[in-house]
Amino acid sequence: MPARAPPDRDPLDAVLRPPFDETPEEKAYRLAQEEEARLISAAIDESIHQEKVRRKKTKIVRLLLLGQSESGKSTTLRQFQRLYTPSAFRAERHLWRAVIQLNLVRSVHTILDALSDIRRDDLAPGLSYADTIHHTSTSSPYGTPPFGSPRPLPRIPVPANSTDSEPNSPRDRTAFAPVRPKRTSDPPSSDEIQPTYMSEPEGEDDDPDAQTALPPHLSALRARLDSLRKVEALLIARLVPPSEGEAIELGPHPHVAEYAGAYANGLGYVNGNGADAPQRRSEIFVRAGTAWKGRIQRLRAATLSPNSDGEDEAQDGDSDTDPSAIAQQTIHACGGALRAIWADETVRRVLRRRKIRLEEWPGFYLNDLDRITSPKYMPSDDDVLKARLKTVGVSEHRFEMEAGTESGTEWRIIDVGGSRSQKIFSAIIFLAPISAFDQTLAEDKSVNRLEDSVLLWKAVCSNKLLAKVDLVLFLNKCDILAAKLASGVRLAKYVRSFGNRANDAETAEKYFRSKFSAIHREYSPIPRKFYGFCTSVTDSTTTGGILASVRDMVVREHLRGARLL
Ligand SMILES: Nc1nc2c(ncn2[C@@H]2O[C@H](COP(=O)(O)OP(=O)(O)OP(=O)(O)O)[C@@H](O)[C@H]2O)c(=O)[nH]1
Ligand SMILES: [Mg+2]
Repeated sequence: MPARAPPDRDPLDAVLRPPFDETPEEKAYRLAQEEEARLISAAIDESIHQEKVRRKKTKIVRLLLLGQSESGKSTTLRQFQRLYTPSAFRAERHLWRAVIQLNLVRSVHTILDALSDIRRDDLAPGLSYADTIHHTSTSSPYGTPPFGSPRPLPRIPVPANSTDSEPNSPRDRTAFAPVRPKRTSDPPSSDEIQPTYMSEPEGEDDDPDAQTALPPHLSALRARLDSLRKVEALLIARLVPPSEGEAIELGPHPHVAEYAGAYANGLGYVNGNGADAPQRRSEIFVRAGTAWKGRIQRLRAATLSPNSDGEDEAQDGDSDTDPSAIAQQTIHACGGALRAIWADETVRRVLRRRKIRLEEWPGFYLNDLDRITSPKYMPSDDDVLKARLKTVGVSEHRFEMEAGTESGTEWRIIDVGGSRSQKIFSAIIFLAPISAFDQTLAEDKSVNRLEDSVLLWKAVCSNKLLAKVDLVLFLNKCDILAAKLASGVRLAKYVRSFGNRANDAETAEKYFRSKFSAIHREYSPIPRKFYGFCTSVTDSTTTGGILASVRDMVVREHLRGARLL
């Protein structure tokens, strides 16, 4: 088709031309309108321009959190949120209540499970806390032998030439390898304390390991607390629906995995097992990201009373249908029984004898029962930081720094659940939970957790793709390390190269710091600064200062070179 000739006049001209019979007033009005439109258009252009400038100026800092499972990555992320986006952190507190309820209920079920297989000797006055530590082949709940009969413990790598001397070079793989803890089958050494069994009344079975009936007061408490099994089922079923493919998969619970393996798959109580049946405890995990929060938010919003604007974070949803509100009612009703069972001497003895040190497990709230069982309970900041919810996958969290010289800087913090990344970042925070020197990995019982951290640290330090990335090391869970050493656990027993140094937290932290620093120095492809901190990331007072230092350091480096942009 031939192209048309262009029109000989502007087709818009007729439309835009002022009317021929325009009065002076109309003209003045039209000009004023045009001027106003021009000003609006100029303002829009200016704001687009400003936005472009701002975007150009916006600095993006990418920070990767790395470390083995349970090292504290998600907790560090929560600390960042608490410090730099406090209002968003606050607004989400109620979302964490369901997680805390699950954590609490899970601790209670661990106790009930332990009571389901009570032995005669459990009822006798027995060992002290430190005694049990010296007896155990690993004081970790990860290495808990099955109830009653000691089982051979998993193999833990033994250094080929472990000595008490200082390592010559961190390249020596054995130099910093924790030693295999003593097996239950090993003969006791003379400095170990033997348990003294009470003599049994004549004529009775004198096997202290024989199963026996639960004392009546504990039977009553157990019956009273049985309703918490329904709470757990309810929270899991409502908060992590399988149909959505999120947050539903239940892996083995690391702290009870040793004895859980023997039991049927799935949550036993859902299938109607009696209270006496040992339960398989699984650990709940969420896919990285915030989808699970959205789901709780929706569930709660759907049950809030019509008069509510839904903004009140402390307000419960409908107490008949909001799962977390129902859970809170039940937990409140069980408050007395919860306090009684946790304070009970026999229960404590049973836990000690099973080497179940609940206080050291993540998501431990039994020492806060007064608060947590109150009907109007809302989590505090510390409660949120202590909550345990395993992450699977990778998620990126964005923050815009609210104040300070780097206000406007966008931070993207990547939380990786147990995997590694090759991407280039401004900085990496690597978390090594140094309290775990006597524990093994949940996913591989033959690997000592400290050794796993050391190997991962070596891999990160030596990775060429990450050569220009600043590495920040958090030697984490120092509070648990201090408690463990103070309770009598000897570090040198697990890390032979620690030798006869003083068995206190300060010396241990210094020792670990120097070892990790030596690896950093030795393995970095090109020299770079070492930033190492001893942390307890659940502790807001100390972590605030440390994160501020990290932030300053990252921003300084960020401003220093375009390579970090
Ligand atoms: N006492 C103490 N507890 C800590 C510390 N750091 C983390 N925790 C707790 O340990 C548990 C595990 O921490 P998370 O942050 O979930 O661990 P993670 O590295 O994200 O683990 P994955 O998601 O499995 O990869 C949580 O219950 C935390 O509250 C610490 O320094 N001291
Ligand atoms: Mg996590």
